[in-house]
Amino acid sequence: MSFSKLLKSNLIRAVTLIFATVLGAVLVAIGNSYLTNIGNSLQKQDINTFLRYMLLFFVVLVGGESIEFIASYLFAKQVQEYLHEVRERVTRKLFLQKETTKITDVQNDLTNDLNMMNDNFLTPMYKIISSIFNIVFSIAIVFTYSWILVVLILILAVVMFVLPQLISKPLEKATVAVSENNQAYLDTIEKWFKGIAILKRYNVKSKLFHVLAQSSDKLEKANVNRSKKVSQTSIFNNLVNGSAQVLIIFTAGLLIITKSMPFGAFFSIGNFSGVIFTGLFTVVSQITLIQSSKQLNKKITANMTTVDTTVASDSLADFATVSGQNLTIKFPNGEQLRFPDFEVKQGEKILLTGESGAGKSTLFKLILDELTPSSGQITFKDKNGKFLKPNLNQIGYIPQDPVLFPGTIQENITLFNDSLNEKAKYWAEKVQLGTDLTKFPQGIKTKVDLDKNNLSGGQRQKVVLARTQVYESKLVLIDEGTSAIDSKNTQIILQNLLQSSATVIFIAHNLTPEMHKLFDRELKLTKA
Ligand SMILES: Nc1ncnc2c1ncn2[C@@H]1O[C@H](COP(=O)(O)OP(=O)(O)OP(=O)(O)O)[C@@H](O)[C@H]1O
Repeated sequence: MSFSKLLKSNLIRAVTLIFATVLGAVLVAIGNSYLTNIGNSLQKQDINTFLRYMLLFFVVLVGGESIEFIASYLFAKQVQEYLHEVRERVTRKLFLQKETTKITDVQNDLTNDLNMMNDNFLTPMYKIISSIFNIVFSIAIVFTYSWILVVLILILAVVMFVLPQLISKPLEKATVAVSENNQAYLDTIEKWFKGIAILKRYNVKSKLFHVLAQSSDKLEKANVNRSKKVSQTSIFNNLVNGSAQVLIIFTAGLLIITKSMPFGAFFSIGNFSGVIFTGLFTVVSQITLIQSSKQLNKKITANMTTVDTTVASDSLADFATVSGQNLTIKFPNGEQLRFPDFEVKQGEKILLTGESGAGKSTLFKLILDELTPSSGQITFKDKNGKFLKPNLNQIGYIPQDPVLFPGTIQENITLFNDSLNEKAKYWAEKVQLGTDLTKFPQGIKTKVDLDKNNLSGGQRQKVVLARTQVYESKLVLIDEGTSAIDSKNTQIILQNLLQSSATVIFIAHNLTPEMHKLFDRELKLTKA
């Protein structure tokens, strides 16, 4: 995320808002300069000049501030459009990247982190720029009064910049802590509220409240700590700012007493020193905020990087064999799985068995390249024995928990590709979903309600089974895809699925001997 990209996202609006910011600053500076004439007319008790400059002062100052307000509105609009663009890029990256991402991480990436970046990076950058314009135009006019004052302002500005740097690190740490604790809180909410119905049934109130309170408490402490650091930084900056203003007004007084400046200049200098030092104070405090968001910005920029999808891949349709050699995987908790060497030929129907925890699902994830083996490899070869690098997205994979989307049953089978609607109807029958559909008034057009779970476990499995068939994948990996379907229907579904020319590897427990016979062979895993 960068400020220049924000501006470039709508160049015309960016130019308009910068122009408005400059014009606003110029008008405010000119308005303040009229205070000198007002002061001088007061000294001379010249009511006409006094009234004339009061009117000018009012019109120019109010005009300048209104234009600044319009500029800040344009800026807010620009930011919201840019954040929308960032959200789109992050979503695209999450879609394309190989690693799967936790839902709560995505929620945090797309909401809280972006809001924090707006508050701690984009808006501060704008405040800095508009303050710099105010400072520059005010200093330019102060210069017409006295160079001594300008030199003093510059010296004080350096002091104001250097001192707060010393206390910016703790604020940076505190900002990162807020993001981390927010993520942890979202994570806790997701993990525990997923099973809220079970917790209610068993009345697990105190544990739920305890874990949520614990996580919320950490988030609260992180936020409070950050506010404390912000306040400490502000108090310190305010102290320096106030002292600098007093020193400038004091010097202006001395210059008037020594007749180096007209009496009325005292009023203008008072306002200019307010604008300049409040501006400098804003610059310094906003720089501190920007520094505090550096790590967060790095994370967001990484989330926006384009994933390289140009890796040359062959079509999965060309594979003749898929095999595993010397495959092992070691998990971070130290658990190690060792797989027997295997070779599956195109078109074969394999029943993958083995006791719970033997590594059946893990083997699928290795074939899908969702997990990387610690040793050995999975290889695909074509009919001439040439190694292939197939597009693994073309594998029809059914995980243990069928994943459905908010759409109709038909859309869940076709995955929103209307040209497959006829095939969806055909395969809905073949996976024995037909009778289930007659119970829904809208049949295959029934909306899947993910909140109310209007489809049974078995019906959900039938939907995803039909999905792999509709896409005619050459390699289908099914992980306990019929575990929630009764034995009679499982027999028919298997017969229909295994008639296709695709290679099928099917993980199942408790199949009847008749069902076993439908497969070409069994590949059995044993625990090491
Ligand atoms: N990400 C992981 N981190 C740590 N251990 C893991 C991870 N994934 C799997 N395992 C471990 O690997 C072993 C094999 O798991 P896997 O899910 O492949 O078994 P399975 O044969 O499919 O079992 P089941 O029949 O019960 O589904 C288990 O002991 C599991 O705890």
